[in-house]
Amino acid sequence: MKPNLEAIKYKNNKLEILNQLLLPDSFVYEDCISVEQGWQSIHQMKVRGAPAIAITAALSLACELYHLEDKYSVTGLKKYIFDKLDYLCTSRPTAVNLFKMSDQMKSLIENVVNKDKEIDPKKLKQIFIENAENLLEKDISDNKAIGQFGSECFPLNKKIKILTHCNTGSLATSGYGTALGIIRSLHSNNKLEHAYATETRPYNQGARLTAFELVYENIPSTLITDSMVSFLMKEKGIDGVVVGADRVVANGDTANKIGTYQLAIAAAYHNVPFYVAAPITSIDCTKNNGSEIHIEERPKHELTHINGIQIAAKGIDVWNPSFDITPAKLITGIVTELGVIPKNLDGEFNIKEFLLKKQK
Ligand SMILES: CSC[C@H]1O[C@H](OP(=O)(O)O)[C@H](O)[C@@H]1O
Repeated sequence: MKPNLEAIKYKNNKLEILNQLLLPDSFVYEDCISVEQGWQSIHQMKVRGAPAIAITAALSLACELYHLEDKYSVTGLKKYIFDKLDYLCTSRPTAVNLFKMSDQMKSLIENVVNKDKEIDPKKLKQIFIENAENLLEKDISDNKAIGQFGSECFPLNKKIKILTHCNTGSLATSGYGTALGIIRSLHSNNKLEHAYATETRPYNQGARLTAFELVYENIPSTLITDSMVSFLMKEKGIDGVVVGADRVVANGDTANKIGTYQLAIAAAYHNVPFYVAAPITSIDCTKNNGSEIHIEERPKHELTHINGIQIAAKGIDVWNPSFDITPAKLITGIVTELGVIPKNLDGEFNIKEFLLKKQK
């Protein structure tokens, strides 16, 4: 039995991350036992993917706290934790999971300290560590639920040809994946005819990471260029598109890897259902629509070079937004671990209402 593909390995207060910049050629894990190592791994995209970013950040701080000398008062330790969380939140701006994790951990610490004025600092550290550790298993169980709900979005009486973008699998989460989790579930439910993955320029998450996962698990699949999407839909009869999300906002507008918007337009033109797969940790109801989402722009060399080899003319200017915004009107449904968020009779998502109902 092949070992599970793990972007994040954590055991006995030691975090290791798979350096995804070296995939698919090399499979190298690196220690990530300090906040600085966590920040650098996220910022350099050694580890990436909305859920994996949040979990790496939390566990890097958990490791640092475990090794931190016991000289802090409760007040001092609380400030230490808050300052480190704030620093980790500067590593990448678009995926909301990181910021929600930080807010939830701050609230946890605040509530514990307010409830028990005499708490031992060692106990406070342990509470943070345990909650950070819980994120790993919760993410995997969320992804398996997303996979099942997503698989049920498609007709029972036929095998499905599905298209996905970027990487949303075990290499973007703590395991199984979100959109790629749906493909895994279709495959294990014997409902998948074929998966198509876009290469996802310029970071090539599709070619380097999703293709790696699909081949690793012998899932019938084909790699295409980003520019082939419309012709694929016309020629191959795609039954659905499933993509991940970095931030789904209150009206359903979704920030995801650059190129997602284009896929949604092509899907709308070809009447292909277009699903976003995202855990609740990727939903941000503090923002009303996609125009409020900060889109990360990344370095020029990511477009002009591949593996250090220049592929674009020197001196050319570059625009490199890492994400784009897909408007809710182009999205058929949002698949979460609590179920599929549907559109109402006006063709709109009411995410706050869905969450209120499901999280009662
Ligand atoms: C479940 S991963 C969600 C999301 O994150 C990826 O972005 P990046 O590789 O830049 O971290 C991509 O947008 C995925 O869809």
